[in-house]
Amino acid sequence: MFEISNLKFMNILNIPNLIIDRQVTCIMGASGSGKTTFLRMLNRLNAPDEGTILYNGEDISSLDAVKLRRRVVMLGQTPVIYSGDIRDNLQIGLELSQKLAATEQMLKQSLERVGLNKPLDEPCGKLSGGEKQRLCLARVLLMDAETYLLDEPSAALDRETEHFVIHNLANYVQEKDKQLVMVTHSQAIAEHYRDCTILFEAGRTGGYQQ
Ligand SMILES: Nc1ncnc2c1ncn2[C@@H]1O[C@H](COP(=O)(O)OP(=O)(O)OP(=O)(O)O)[C@@H](O)[C@H]1O
Repeated sequence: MFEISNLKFMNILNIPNLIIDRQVTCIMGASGSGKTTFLRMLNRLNAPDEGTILYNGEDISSLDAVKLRRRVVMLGQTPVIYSGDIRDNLQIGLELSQKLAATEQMLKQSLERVGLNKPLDEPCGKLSGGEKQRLCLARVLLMDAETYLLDEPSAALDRETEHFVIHNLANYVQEKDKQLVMVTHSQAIAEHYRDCTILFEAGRTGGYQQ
């Protein structure tokens, strides 16, 4: 859960009060309304000029940023693919955060969650944009974080794949008692999660839509 008070950043964000306490939260709003800037603040990739952000009751500015980013993992808009095959690309997230390597079963399960039906030894060079995006999603799911911050996780996916991936993600966080905060432009997702949607307008928001 995030509790935001008096948050200001340049002339981009001005949020007097906001609580993000649903297990799945969608952030929507026009391009340039500050969604990504805000999401990056939730795990200290951006720092506000003023205001506080509490994460499960603790002021994030007083937490170790690296440790916080292991608990609150962010996946940006542009998929980052490393050299090697799918297995290497899945394991590297764990390696970089000094966590134990995943078993073959865990790797396969992470691909199933994002609907990526590819062998682990397939090189990544020829994957499509949507496949790369899902590979990156599978990589962050393996991190077993408490909270996932996803910036447009279905931007490169067709409608049917989007439905499969987003609902699988939502089920996963619900089953494991985690939290998911995702920025999306998808009308289909917004419609489905209408009660869990926060709308940004020019850096301001009134919280969850009623
Ligand atoms: N560090 C920064 N310094 C100055 N301007 C910034 C900074 N970060 C973001 N901006 C500007 O703030 C505005 C909001 O950007 P942001 O990426 O948060 O919007 P967004 O709502 O996520 O947009 P989109 O839906 O297109 O991804 C943009 O005009 C952007 O250029």
